[in-house]
Amino acid sequence: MRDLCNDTGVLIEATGLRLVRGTKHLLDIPHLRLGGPGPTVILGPNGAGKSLLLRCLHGLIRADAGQVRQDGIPLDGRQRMRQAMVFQRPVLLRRSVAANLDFVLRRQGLPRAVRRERIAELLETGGLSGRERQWARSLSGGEAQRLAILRALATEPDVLFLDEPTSALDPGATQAIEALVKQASAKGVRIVMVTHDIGQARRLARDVVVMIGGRIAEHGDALHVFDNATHGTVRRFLAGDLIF
Ligand SMILES: Nc1ncnc2c1ncn2[C@@H]1O[C@H](COP(=O)(O)OP(=O)(O)OP(=O)(O)O)[C@@H](O)[C@H]1O
Repeated sequence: MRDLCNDTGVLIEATGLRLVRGTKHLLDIPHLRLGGPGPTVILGPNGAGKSLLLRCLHGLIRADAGQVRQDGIPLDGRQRMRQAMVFQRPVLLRRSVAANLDFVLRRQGLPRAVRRERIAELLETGGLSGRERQWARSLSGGEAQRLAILRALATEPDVLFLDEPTSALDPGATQAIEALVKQASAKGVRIVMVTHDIGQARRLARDVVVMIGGRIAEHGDALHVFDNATHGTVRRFLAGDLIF
C-alpha cells in the first residue's frame, strides 16, 4: 500500500479528537493524518460523524478534547485562512454571479481590472462563462454549487473541504462538480470531501476514510479499502448493504 502522506503538500492531523453531547460520543478519533496529493473522501452511514469531523478539521466546531494541526501548527485563524469549505446547499449572496466572486477577490486587495480577469477565468473553469450578470439565486442547483466551489477556489485555499456537494444533484451536474474537484486537486488544492456516494468515492478518492459511529473504522488508499476492508460493517457498507 502507498504511504498516504509521502508527498509534500498540506498535512492535516487530528489527535485525540473527542466530541461528546450528553452521554453520546459523537466523535472519538485518536489519530487521523491526511496528507499527500489527491482527494480524501470521507464515507459512512447517516449519523456516522462525517460532517462533524469535517467541521472540526475546519475549526467550525471546537472538539471537547484533542487538537487539529495543519502542517504541524495548531489550527488558528491564520491556518484557517488557508482553508475553504463548501456545504451541501450552496450559500450564495443575493447578488449577481460576478459579485459573488468579486466579494472574495476584493478582500485580497486586487485591483478592479485584475478582479474582472480572475472572474472571467473562474467562470470559464466552472463552465459558467457569460453568466457574470445573472442573479446568483436564479442559477440551477448544479450551477449554484459550481459557483460556490469557484468562490471557495477564488480564495486560493490550500485545503478545500466539501460536505456532500453533489447529494442533491443529477448525474450531469454531479459530473461537472467532479470535474471541478479533479481540476482543483490536480492544481494542488488538498481536497477533503464527505459523500454518501460510493461510486463517487471510487471515481475521485486517492484515500478513503470510512466512519462508523463517530470512529474511523478504516482509512487507507482507496483501492486498498474498497478491495480489502477488514472491518465487517465497512465491508457490508461498501458492498451496498443498508447500515443503520
Ligand atoms: N450539536 C449537536 N448536538 C447533539 N448531537 C449532534 C449535534 N450535531 C450532530 N449531532 C449528532 O451527531 C451525529 C453525527 O452527525 P453528523 O452530521 O456528523 O453525521 P453524518 O455522518 O454527517 O451524517 P449524514 O450522512 O446523515 O449527514 C448524529 O447522530 C447527529 O444527530
